[in-house]
Amino acid sequence: MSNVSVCVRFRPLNARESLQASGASCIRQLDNECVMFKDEKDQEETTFTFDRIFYEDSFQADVFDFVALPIVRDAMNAINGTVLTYGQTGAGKTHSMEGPSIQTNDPKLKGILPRVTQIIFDLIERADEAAEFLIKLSMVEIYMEKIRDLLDTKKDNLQVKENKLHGIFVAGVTEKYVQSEKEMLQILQTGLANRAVGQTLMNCESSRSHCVFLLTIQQSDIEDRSIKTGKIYLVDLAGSEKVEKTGAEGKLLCEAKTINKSLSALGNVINALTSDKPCHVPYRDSKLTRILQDSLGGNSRTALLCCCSPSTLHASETLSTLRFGTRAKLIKNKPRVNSERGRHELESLLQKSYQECDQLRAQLLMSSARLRSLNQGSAYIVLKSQSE
Ligand SMILES: Nc1ncnc2c1ncn2[C@@H]1O[C@H](COP(=O)(O)OP(=O)(O)OP(=O)(O)O)[C@@H](O)[C@H]1O
Repeated sequence: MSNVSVCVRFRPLNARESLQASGASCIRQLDNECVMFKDEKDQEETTFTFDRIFYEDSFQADVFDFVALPIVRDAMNAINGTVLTYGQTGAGKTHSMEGPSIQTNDPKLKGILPRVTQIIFDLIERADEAAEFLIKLSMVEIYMEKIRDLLDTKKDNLQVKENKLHGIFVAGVTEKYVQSEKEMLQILQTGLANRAVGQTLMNCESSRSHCVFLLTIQQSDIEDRSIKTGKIYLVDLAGSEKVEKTGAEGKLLCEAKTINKSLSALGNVINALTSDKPCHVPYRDSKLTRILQDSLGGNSRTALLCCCSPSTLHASETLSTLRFGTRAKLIKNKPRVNSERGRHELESLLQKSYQECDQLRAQLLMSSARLRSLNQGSAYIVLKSQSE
């Protein structure tokens, strides 16, 4: 499997698009991997190719299976992964990531996040008897270049730090230990209610921030005492938009400019990673790229879901989203090339030693959580074998 998969999802036309543009489409479906794009003013169509293209009639379950399921399976085997939804405001990022709501009663409409939650606990149920799990959840949003803790809104300017033991991390972020799917969904709902949304011409509940969910899955084998840890970042990006189309002014305009700046920082990082020549990778240009530094390219798995409107009304935004996805596609299987590569190789040797320390620390943590769970009926640990 390659390290980066790039998929595109076209949502159905909305009422405004059906009315104003008489339902005219800027795309022509070829197959599951190729789509033709044509703006009204273009003479010729352009072909775009991706790992998978989901058209207007696609199902949430199929999007999850292709985009996120391999990443969850890998995370259970200690390979970190990231799923990002990218696209203009109102293109279907939140619909794909969460569904109409995180706790929707319609199982068909469940988005990636509730499905990830479900599959993690299903996999735990089916795991080997000797396996014990510790599941941790953190949620932050990056709003106006400030990191806010969605699980404790008093923490509204968290800092990204780096050390040899943990790599890149958000210092002081709330980490909730979760023991069931139901509990996880409740926490997610509470956190999401704290997210900054605003009303734009394009979407009456537009996300004005990048929302980053971090799930940590720690698995210990009670027989051989080995521990493995996998992390999954799920990122619902704020809308990439042409400022004039959203009707933004004042504070909204300022928000839109900040969002565009950080999305272009993400684009620049992707460009640098795909460059043939050694070059500096500008991770530090935005909080978003800084947080994701360890999970773009490298050994981790990344899935980018580019969400688009098929309407001619939004042809230029759709084109820029398709181009963004095409740039990201070039990272595939490509070794990370940058001016700091030599240093990285040396550091990775050092990192191995630190990881051994981390394992010991994790074993200690797991033992103490298990003890607490047994003594006090604490909700800290998911015991695989409930009969214990
Ligand atoms: N695949 C889809 N099928 C049906 N409806 C969809 C689909 N994708 C999006 N929608 C609908 O389109 C509207 C906008 O979608 P959504 O809120 O997901 O956009 P967004 O990209 O997250 O926007 P923003 O960046 O402003 O948050 C919502 O009403 C949503 O239900």
